[in-house]
Amino acid sequence: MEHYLDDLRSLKLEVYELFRQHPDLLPPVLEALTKEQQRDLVRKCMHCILDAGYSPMFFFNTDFKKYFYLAELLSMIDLSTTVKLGVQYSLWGGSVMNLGTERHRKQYFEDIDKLRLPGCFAMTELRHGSNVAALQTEAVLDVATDEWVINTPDDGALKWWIGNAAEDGKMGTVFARLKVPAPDGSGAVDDHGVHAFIVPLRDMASHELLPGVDIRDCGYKVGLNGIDNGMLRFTNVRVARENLLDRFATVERGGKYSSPFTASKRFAATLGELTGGRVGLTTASVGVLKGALTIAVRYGAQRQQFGPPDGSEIAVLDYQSQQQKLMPMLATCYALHFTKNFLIEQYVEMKRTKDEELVADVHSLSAGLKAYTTGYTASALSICRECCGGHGYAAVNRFGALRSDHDIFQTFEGDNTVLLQQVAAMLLKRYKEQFSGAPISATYNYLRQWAADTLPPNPLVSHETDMRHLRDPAFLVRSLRYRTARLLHTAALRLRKHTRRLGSFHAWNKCLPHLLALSRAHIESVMLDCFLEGVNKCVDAECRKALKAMADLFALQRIQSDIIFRNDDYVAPEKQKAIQRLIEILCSELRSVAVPLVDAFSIPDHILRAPIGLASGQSDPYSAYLQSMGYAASA
Ligand SMILES: Cc1cc2nc3c(=O)[nH]c(=O)nc-3n(C[C@H](O)[C@H](O)[C@H](O)COP(=O)(O)OP(=O)(O)OC[C@H]3O[C@@H](n4cnc5c(N)ncnc54)[C@H](O)[C@@H]3O)c2cc1C
Repeated sequence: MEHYLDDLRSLKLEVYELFRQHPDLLPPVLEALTKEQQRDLVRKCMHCILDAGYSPMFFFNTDFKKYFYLAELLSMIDLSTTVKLGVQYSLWGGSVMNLGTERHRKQYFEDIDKLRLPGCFAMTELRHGSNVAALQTEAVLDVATDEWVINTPDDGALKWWIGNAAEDGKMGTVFARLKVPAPDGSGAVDDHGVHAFIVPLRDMASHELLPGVDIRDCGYKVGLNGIDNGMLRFTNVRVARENLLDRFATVERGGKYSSPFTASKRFAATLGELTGGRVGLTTASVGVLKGALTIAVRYGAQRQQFGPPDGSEIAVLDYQSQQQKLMPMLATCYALHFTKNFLIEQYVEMKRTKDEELVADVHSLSAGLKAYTTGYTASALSICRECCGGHGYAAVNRFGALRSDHDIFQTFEGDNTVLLQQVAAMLLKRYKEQFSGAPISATYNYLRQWAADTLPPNPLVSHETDMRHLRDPAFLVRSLRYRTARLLHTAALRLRKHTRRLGSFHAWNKCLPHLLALSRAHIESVMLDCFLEGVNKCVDAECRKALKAMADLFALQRIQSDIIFRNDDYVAPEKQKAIQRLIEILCSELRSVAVPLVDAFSIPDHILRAPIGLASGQSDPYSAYLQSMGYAASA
């Protein structure tokens, strides 16, 4: 199975081998390190990767798949390193490469790649994170000197949480309101909204802060203490006019502003170029989920508690309760694996073709999948910890650090609740388009059938309980699509009704839970499609059987747990019961192959590190654990 899952397996083996040679970079207990030690560790990890000849900037700019794969690999090595890499290459580097033009790329590529120019992505302010359009930092053109003058007008506009700022950053992409003299010569200033500027922060040689730049450390955080997040204040900081990242808007000498886009399209195009960061976070989050499941499943298979009065104790994974926590999670992890691969393929295709439809699709899918994956993994980490009982709480078994470090994945690079709304907005747009007869891209093609899909189900089908029917991909796919189509149709109707009375903003707010459910439903529809494609492409009969069982479990669990299917009589009570029984059967069927299924993630012991979850500990689960606590295992 592992060969089927990993088409970049050689990169994985190389990177993991690299870290095997540097055991000092794999501390057993991250929490035991101060933030200074964690930051130092991150720097060493970054250099280890670069010194081995990898070029993350080249990957991010050209060999995209490798970049995202690297993010997944690094996630079980150290999440602060994964994020620091993301800040340097996808945020700082990505903003220069994608929001700038050729001269920016030429000037900065090498130095960013080689880490000679560590940089920041300074968007968020104290008062505004999600609402980027409301940022208040200013960049006013001084026509006399042909320079931008950057200022933080008040404390609310302090740049906040800026990764790489507190200690390492030499420069940053600073998001500020672009202001130029009004062309009518009245002396007024035109505010063209938020744009991105390259701003030097520290002297290249002495590393001293430059005049007008004040930076403070954001201090200890709940996790990710290897990242030097900082707050920045600018007081009359002057940078050349050319430091505007001017792919989407230019300013001539004298202050003439021009952009081929309307203000809202330009803003959307600017934010759209940041999609790569979300894809990276998604892949890293899938990596964490794979790691957590590897620990929990292996531990559950060997940990024994209780048993029949006349027999020996049984493994905790043999309890139905444990199976029903972990097997659907394993199935979801595989679904996410195939879906993030699909997202990466779409991303690569988007970069190749620059097709506008695809840009919109990838933007929406990356937003939705980032939100779904990171939210799912955050909850899964707690369940996996719980499934490992008290020993799951030992820091050495890693759940604590993974949970603390991963938690913020739900918030940065777009708060999950905000991102899911972008998916809902896209679905509603597509829904309207189908009435106008406009072409609709492949990902959303199934919405064309909304009319058929929202029809009351055939009563014969809603009562059908035969196992073959319940495991028929046609039934599973159609059910999840029905749910999305139904939620979409009803959301559109509700929005129309409330907008008349309340206006669009309040109508949207009133329908928000409905819209979030719609987005999640859509993402799960896409996940099932990707999973089934993964099943179909698998040639090994045994693997295919296990994959199909997981795909069925993934879909059936969604049908069983969402009340919409019952409310609509899409699933009659006896069918609901049959689905519940089938879920139990699939969970116990998968239990027998659960260990090989997590082994297929092929995370070697020196990377996984959790003593209770090691592959090598399967015959004697406690010996590595005892050793990690300083006890030699007794003979
Ligand atoms: C460790 C860390 C590293 C970071 N690194 C960087 C960095 O390098 N550069 C950078 O620029 N930023 C960075 N950030 C900032 C991060 O991107 C923001 O925190 C994030 O965008 C969310 O913004 P916020 O904190 O203002 O949350 P808010 O937007 O204030 O959200 C607060 C709550 O309100 C809800 N909410 C907000 N708007 C809506 C809405 N429209 N509908 C429904 N609910 C809503 C949210 O769901 C959330 O629950 C970092 C943050 C952290 C913690």
